[in-house]
Amino acid sequence: MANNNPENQSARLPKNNNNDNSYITKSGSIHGDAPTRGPLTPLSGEDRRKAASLDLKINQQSTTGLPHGGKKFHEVFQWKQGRYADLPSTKISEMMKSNGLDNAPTQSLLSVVNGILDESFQRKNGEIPLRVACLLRKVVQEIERRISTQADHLRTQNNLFKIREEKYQSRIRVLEALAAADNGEETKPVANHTQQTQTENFKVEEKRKVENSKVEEKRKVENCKVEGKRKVEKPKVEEKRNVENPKVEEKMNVEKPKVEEKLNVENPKVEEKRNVEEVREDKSELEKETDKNIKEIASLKQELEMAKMMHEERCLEMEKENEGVKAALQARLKELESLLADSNNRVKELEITTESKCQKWNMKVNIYQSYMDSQFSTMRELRLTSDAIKQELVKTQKSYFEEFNQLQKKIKALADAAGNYREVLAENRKLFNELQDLKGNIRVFCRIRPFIPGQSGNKTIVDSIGDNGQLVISNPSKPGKEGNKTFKFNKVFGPTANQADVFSDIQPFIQSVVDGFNVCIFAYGQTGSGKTYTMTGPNNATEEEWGVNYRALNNLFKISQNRRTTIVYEVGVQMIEIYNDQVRDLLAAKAVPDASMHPVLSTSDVIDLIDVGFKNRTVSATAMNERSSRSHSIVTVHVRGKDLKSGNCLYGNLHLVDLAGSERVDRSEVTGDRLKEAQHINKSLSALGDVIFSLAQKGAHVPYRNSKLTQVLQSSLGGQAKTLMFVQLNPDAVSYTESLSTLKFAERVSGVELGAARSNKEGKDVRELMEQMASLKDTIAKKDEEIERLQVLKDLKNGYPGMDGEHHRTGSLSDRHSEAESQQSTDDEKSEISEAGLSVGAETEGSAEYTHSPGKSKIASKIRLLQKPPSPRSESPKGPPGIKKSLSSNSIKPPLTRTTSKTLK
Ligand SMILES: Nc1ncnc2c1ncn2[C@@H]1O[C@H](COP(=O)(O)OP(=O)(O)OP(=O)(O)O)[C@@H](O)[C@H]1O
Repeated sequence: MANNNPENQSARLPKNNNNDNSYITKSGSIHGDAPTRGPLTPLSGEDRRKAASLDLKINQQSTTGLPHGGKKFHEVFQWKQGRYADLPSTKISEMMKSNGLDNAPTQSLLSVVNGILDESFQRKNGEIPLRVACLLRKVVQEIERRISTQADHLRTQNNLFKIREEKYQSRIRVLEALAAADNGEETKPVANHTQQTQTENFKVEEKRKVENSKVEEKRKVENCKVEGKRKVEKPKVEEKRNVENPKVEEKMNVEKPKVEEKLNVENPKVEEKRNVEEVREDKSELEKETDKNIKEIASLKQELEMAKMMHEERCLEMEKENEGVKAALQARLKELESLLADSNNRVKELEITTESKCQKWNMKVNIYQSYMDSQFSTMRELRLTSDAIKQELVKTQKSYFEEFNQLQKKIKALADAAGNYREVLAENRKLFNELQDLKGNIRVFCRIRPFIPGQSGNKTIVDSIGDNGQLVISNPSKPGKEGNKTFKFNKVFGPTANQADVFSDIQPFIQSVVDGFNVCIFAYGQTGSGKTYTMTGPNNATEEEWGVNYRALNNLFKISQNRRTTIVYEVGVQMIEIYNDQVRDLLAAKAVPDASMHPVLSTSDVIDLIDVGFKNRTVSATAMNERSSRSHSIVTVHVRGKDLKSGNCLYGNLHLVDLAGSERVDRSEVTGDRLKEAQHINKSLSALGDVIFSLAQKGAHVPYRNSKLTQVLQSSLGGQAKTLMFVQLNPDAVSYTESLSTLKFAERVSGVELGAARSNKEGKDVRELMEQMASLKDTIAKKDEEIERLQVLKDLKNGYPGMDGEHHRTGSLSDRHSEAESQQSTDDEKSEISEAGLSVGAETEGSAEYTHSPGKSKIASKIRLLQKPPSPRSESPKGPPGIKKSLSSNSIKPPLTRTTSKTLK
């Protein structure tokens, strides 16, 4: 059937229903290459309108399209059947544009629809590419168009048939009426025939209706089957329809002229009968044909209905899918919108940041630019300066060479001067020690300790302390100036003086040790007066509280360090105690003179050693001082210095002596072992006094051997040594008697002049000489003793009976005790006599008792007569006369002794 019928062209307009799933680009063209995976943009109303107009254009084109479109369609779709998704969009759009669908057989179109749907089902995901969907819609529209065209055509045919039928009926009625009018009998059979025909017609009509309803039912029942068989049957039906439709039409077209011809040929009047029969036959035939056509139309309608239903179902499915896709796309769109918003924000932030960076950068650029400018200008200046400097340098070089030459000359002169430096140093040392000598080789410092917590009373005996070493003490039992006594020492340290103050005055002695002199520093005083505090410091002393021991060694190391370029020093330490006249090495279990020597390199070494020594020291409690030391402790430091240039050696030693308490035995309330300890202490202190006063008398014999203490200190007590005594005072009024006794002894010592000290510079030779001297001294001492004995015997013969030689051995310390005891008397004479008597008592091993006899007094008087004039330093007008007398007791020197003494000097 021709499709270029203008009537049918209007039917070609696309039905733009709402389920249209077409997708279109903004440019308006159908997007054949729409992505198959990604989401598609649903068409808006505007887009749909554009698509419709496009379809219209396509359809319009198709009406004037290519005559070979059918062939082309067949080529494309038959060949690609089953792979619609893979069809290139160009081909599809070409097909649609080129009017290919118009000429394609309906069966092919249906198979394309089925193929696309099958492929969609097979792919499971249900997605149909846009271009294929467009094609599908196009094909379906084509099918719809054809069906509707056919339906219209059939309706037209039917109407034509009905019109003809009515026409024939009216003719039949006319013929029947004519026949009835002419021959009543003849018309009867015609009328009967007509009635019969009408009855039959009615029956046929009813039968048709029944059959129609049956067919309808059957259709409903078989709908499901049809659905399954659709794929197979539909093409057949379509084919059949396509085959039959032309036949029917052909038949109708063929028969129509025949009928018309028959009708035209028959003569209404002559051939009416014949015509009636023919008409009857034609009518029945036509009726049959009509029934048949109606049936066909019905079946076609059914098929159309089915196809519509399927199409609608498919449209619904696609609509659902579309909604799903739409929802997903909307979600995606929202997501993308939020991403876009984020991106926009970020872009804004970045823009802001970039802008601020740009500004900063510009600022930096400006700064750098200005900096560069300034640098360039500075560089220019520098260049100018550099040139100036170069010129200056040349000038300076010249002057430098001149100065250098002069300097060389000066250096030469300095080198010559440096050669004399050592000599100058030696001279300095010599001058220093000469100064010390001028100050006196035995010096006495008095230190008054403060009241300590827990001490009862707090009534002090100290009246005043003068700057010049003057100390005034007051007698608590004699208030007022009458009871005051004045003493003069090299220095008096009051209770507020600290350890550093005290050491500052000792330091020169330490320097003497390093210069090769022997030095002895000892602390003397009653128990608890602060001897250990001064020599060592309190328990667990801090550096500030360090006593003389630590400070002396610390200073010694400092001096040796300062001199390391010229003299190398070695330092060794010994530590002993003398307890009950027994010597004990506190650092090792060996006896003197082989007390262990411990080399030390630093103050910390010394601290460690002294700590060990103190742990070993014998300490026992007494009523006077709970921490009373009942032994003498002696730290001896040996220093050997080697002059790096001359190779000569210097030897010096330092004795640091913390003497045991000097309290009176009767006051310390001790008995038994403690009494024995006290007696030993008193004896050794007496021996020390004897040695000092013997030295003061410059006697040939110095009784070093009378105690272990003096033996040990021998090298540091004598003409070659420097001696410093700390007189420690307890300011408590309770200890007045002890303090007075101590002060008197100290003042006497202070008055002793030992003569110039001598350095041990000569090394080994000096030691040997010293040893020789010691033996000579011993020999002289023995001779002295003999002379004394002879003298005494001579005196006895001259009228002083009752005195034996033993009693002539006097001890200064005994004097001290006698002095202390004589405080009860104000009579100086009496005191002197008693002192002389006590010295005898002192010899009787600790007995404090003595018998006053006129014989002893006479001896004392004789001794006084023999006393040599006191040295200026010992002349203390305010000092007690007992001191002078005591000294006089040791001043009896035979001419040999004096000579020897001078010789030794
Ligand atoms: N200058 C001082 N400043 C403060 N406290 C002191 C001073 N001198 C001594 N002391 C204190 O007085 C007490 C007695 O001192 P220390 O033990 O030194 O006396 P000592 O004469 O050595 O006694 P002993 O003969 O029994 O050994 C100690 O507690 C000591 O710390």
